[in-house]
Amino acid sequence: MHNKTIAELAKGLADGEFSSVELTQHFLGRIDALDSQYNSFITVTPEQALAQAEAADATRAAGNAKALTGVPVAHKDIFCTNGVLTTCASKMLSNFVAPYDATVVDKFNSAGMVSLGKTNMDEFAMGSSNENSFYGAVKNPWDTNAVPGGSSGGSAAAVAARLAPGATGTDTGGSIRQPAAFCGITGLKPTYGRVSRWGMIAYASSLDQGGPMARTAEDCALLLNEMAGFDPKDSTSLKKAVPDYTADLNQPLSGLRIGLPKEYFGKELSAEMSDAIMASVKEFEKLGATVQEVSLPNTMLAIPSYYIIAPAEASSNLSRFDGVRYGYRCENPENLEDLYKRSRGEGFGKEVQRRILVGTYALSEGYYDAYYRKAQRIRRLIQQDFLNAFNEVDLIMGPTTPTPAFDLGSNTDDPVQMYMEDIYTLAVNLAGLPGISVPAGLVNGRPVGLQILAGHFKESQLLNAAHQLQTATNWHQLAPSAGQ
Ligand SMILES: NC(=O)C[C@H](N)C(=O)O
Repeated sequence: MHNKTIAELAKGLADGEFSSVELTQHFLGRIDALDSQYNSFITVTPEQALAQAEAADATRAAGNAKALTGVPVAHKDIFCTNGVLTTCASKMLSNFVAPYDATVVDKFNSAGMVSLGKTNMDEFAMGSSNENSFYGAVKNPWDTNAVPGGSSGGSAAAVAARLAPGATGTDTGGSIRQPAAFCGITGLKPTYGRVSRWGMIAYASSLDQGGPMARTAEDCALLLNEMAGFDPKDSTSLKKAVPDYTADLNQPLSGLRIGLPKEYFGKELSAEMSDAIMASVKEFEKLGATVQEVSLPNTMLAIPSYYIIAPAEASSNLSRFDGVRYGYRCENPENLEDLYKRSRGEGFGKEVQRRILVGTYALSEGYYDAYYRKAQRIRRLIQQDFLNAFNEVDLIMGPTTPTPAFDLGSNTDDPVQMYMEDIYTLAVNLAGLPGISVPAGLVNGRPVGLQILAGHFKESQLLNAAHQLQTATNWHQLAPSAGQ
C-alpha cells in the first residue's frame, strides 16, 4: 500500500479495496517500525489519526466522500494543529500545544483527510539541511549519512521513506524544493498569496508560502486543490479563483518555450549535475518543447539580498517569543530583563540567534539604508529579471540545488557555505513566483532535482510540465531501499 501514490490510494479507497483505517494503520505501523532510522517525525498522533480515519470511512459509507477523504498525510511542525504539540522544532515551543488549526490543516480536515503527525524541520524553518532542529537532525532515507535538505526535511524524508504518501511543507527560500530534490520526491512552492499563511508560524512573512510535497506532480496537484484559496484571516492571501489543478495535467507540450538561465549552469554546477538536468530538458524537447538560453543577471545577488530580508523579518516575527505569553520560560528569573534574556538565550538555537542578530542589525538606525533598503531594491531587480525572461519563454528550468545531498555535519561550521546551497531557490521567493522540484535521476547514488519555474499563478502550467515528464520517464519512481 505504501508504494501507491495519493491518486492510487484515493482510487483504492473509492473502489473499496481498503478502508482508511487499514491504510492509516499501515502507515502508522511503518512510522513505528522505521522512523527511528530517519527521525522524520517530531510527534506522531495515532489516536487522532485513527479517529479521523474512522470518521472518513463513515463519511464514505454515507456516500459523502470527497476526492481525498481518508487519505493520510503529515504536517510540517510549523503548522498549528489544535490540541497537538506544535514546536517549529524549537526548544522555545517545545511545550506549545496549539489552541487552533492553521487554515491549511483545517482545509485538509474538512476534506476528510487524516493527519499522521507532525514532521521534523530546521528550527523556525531556518536552515538547508535539517540539522538545526532541537529534536535532532533528520537523516536522508537514500543514505543515512546524508542530510535530507531543509527546512522541510522531515516531510521530504517521510514521503521518500514511504512513511506518508504526502506532506505539507513551507518554502521561504527553498524549504520545499530543496529537500524534495535531496530526497527524490516532488515539491511545489506556490505563488506567494496562493495558500493561506494563517496558523503557519511566521518566519519571513513576505516570503513564506506553504505547499505540497509528494512523490508525483499529480499528487501535488491533488494536494494543492485542497490547500489553495483566499482566506480572510490572512491579509496576504489573494482573492483569486482556485482552478482544478488536475485539469491541465495532460495538456500536450508542443510549442512550449523553455528558458535555461545561463547563470544556473555556471562553474558551481558539476558536469554530472548539469548532465542530469540536461537529460530532463531533452525529454521536454522530445515532447515538443523548444529550448533557448535566457539570462537572470542578478542571480548572485539573491543570496545577500535574501539573507538580509529574511533575518530582518524574522527578528521582528520572533520578538513575540519572550517567555511571557507562551513557550519556553527560563527558571527563576531575577527581573523582567533577565527573563527576556535568558528565555530567548536558552530557548532559541544558534542559527536562530544568528539570524535575529543579523536582522536586528540590518534594521537598526544608521544601517537600515545600507542593508535593508538596498536588499529590497535588489529584490525588485530580481523580480524584473524574471518578468523579462517570461516575456521570451513560458517556463524556466535548471537545477534545484548545486549539488546532491551533502553529508551530515559537512556544512555546519560554515553558515555562508550553507546559505550558498540556496543559490537557485531564493530568487523565486524574492519574486513571489511558483516553482516545483521534480526528481531528475541520481548523481553519486543520491537524488537530484530539476527545478521548473513559471509566471505568477501559473501552477497549472508547472504541474502540467512536471506530469508530462513523469509520464515519459521513471525518475520519480526510483525509491530508496527503505521505501521498497
Ligand atoms: N526556510 C527556507 O526556505 C530555507 C532557507 N534555507 C532558509 O534558511 O531561510
